Parts: sequence; structure tokens; C-alpha cells
Amino acid sequence: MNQGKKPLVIGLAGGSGSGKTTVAKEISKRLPQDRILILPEDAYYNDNSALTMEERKKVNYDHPSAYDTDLLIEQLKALLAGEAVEMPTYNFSILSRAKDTIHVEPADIIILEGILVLSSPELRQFIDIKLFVDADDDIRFIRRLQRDTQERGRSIDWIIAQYLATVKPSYNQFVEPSKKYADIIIPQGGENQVAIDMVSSKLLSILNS
Ligand SMILES: Nc1ncnc2c1ncn2[C@@H]1O[C@H](COP(=O)(O)OP(=O)(O)O)[C@@H](O)[C@H]1O
Ligand SMILES: Nc1ccn([C@@H]2O[C@H](COP(=O)(O)O)[C@@H](O)[C@H]2O)c(=O)n1
Repeated sequence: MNQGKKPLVIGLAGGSGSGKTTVAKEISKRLPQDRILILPEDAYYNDNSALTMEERKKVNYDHPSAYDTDLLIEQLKALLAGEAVEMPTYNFSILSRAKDTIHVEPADIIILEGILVLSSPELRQFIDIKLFVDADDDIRFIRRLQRDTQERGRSIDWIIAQYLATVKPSYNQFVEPSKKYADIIIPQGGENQVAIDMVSSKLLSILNS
């Protein structure tokens, strides 16, 4: 890490299933690994271990109140100050924070990736470059259906009910309106080699300047 320089924060927002994680990893792969870190907003979901499983299932996980944004900001500030943090981890199968933390060292470039990172005014003030990954609703839903059945232990009925009750309304209320804050809108997510190469080249030139 360049000790004398403030890290650059990239905010990478977009709907669930739009390809944020894929884009973040693709950008990261093109940069020196010791100079970039990905900070997933998902890691900062509230610790709901005091709730029953039935209560956890009723939470709107697409609403700002589902996140421990204070902890996210506290750890982001520490990383910006050149300090390492113990990042929480989240378990989607039990719908709560896991016991383990991940030790994260500061880096010159921080990719802050999550559905609401551009929607929150508190987070936006820390973000230098704002990206929004865009994909049609049906594409995002299909990807989510495949991912959540395979990786997050969800039934098809659960995914459909949650999508209609909270995911879609909250996308329309919080995520889509945050697109207006983006410096760059990336369609086709992880498949968009041109956008990924352009952003990576820009970041490389900043690192080398
Ligand atoms: N361009 C794409 N074409 C097909 N599948 C994709 C594409 N981008 C992402 N995926 C898949 O869709 C799912 C969601 O992608 P992910 O990057 O995790 O999105 P997000 O982080 O926005 O929720 C993953 O299973 C991923 O492999
Ligand atoms: N217990 C939880 C917590 C979150 N979700 C969903 O995750 C989505 C955000 O993550 P992406 O990687 O898809 O951007 C969000 O839309 C929540 O609905 C969940 O289903 N269960």
C-alpha cells in the first residue's frame, strides 16, 4: 500500500443478480492483488441471531434498515486511515451473521460493492468513483433464482415470494433511483469486457501516478 496517499473508494451498486460481485472480481483480477480489496456490503447485514428463524424470514433484506451501516462506515474509515479491520461474515442459509470474521488489510483501492451503496448519502460521501451495474429485471430474477437455489439454500417458492414482497419494491424504491448518482452505468455486468477493461485501466493509471 502507498502509505502517503488516501485510498480510492469505488462504489459498485446495482440490483441483486445484476453482476456486481462478478464485475468487482473481474476488475480486481486486472490489478495488483496487494493494492485492491473488495468490501461487500452483504457482510454488514445486521446480526439477527437474537431473532427466531420465522422472524428472520420476515425481514426486508433490501431495505437500508437491514444493514449495520454504522459498522460498515466505522470499518471503512479505519481502512481509509490505513488500519486493518476484522470484517464480519454473513451466512445466507441461517439468515444471520456468522461467528467468523475476516482480517482485512488496507489497500490503495477499495471496491465497496452492494445493492445500496449509492443509495445511502452517508456512504456516498466516502465514494470517489461511482459505478452502477445494470441488468433487466427478468435477467436479474432468473440469475437470483439459480443462485439462491444452488448457493443460498432457498426453495423456488421462497425466492418468488420474497422477490414480489420485498426485493422488487425495494429495488424500485432505493436501488434504481440511485443510478442517477453513477459516474458510469455498466450494462451486461461481468460480460462487459469493454467497461471492465476501461475501469481497470483507469484504476491502474491512478495507482501508477
Ligand atoms: N453476465 C452474466 N451472464 C450470466 N450469468 C451471470 C452473469 N453475471 C453474473 N452471472 C451469474 O449470476 C449470479 C449473480 O451474479 P453476481 O455477480 O453474484 O450478482 P450480484 O452480486 O449483483 O448479486 C451469479 O451466479 C453469477 O455467476
Ligand atoms: N438473509 C438474507 C440477506 C440478504 N438477502 C438478499 O441478498 C441480496 C443482496 O445480495 P446480492 O449479492 O444479491 O446483491 C438482497 O437482494 C437480499 O434480498 C437474502 O435473500 N437473505
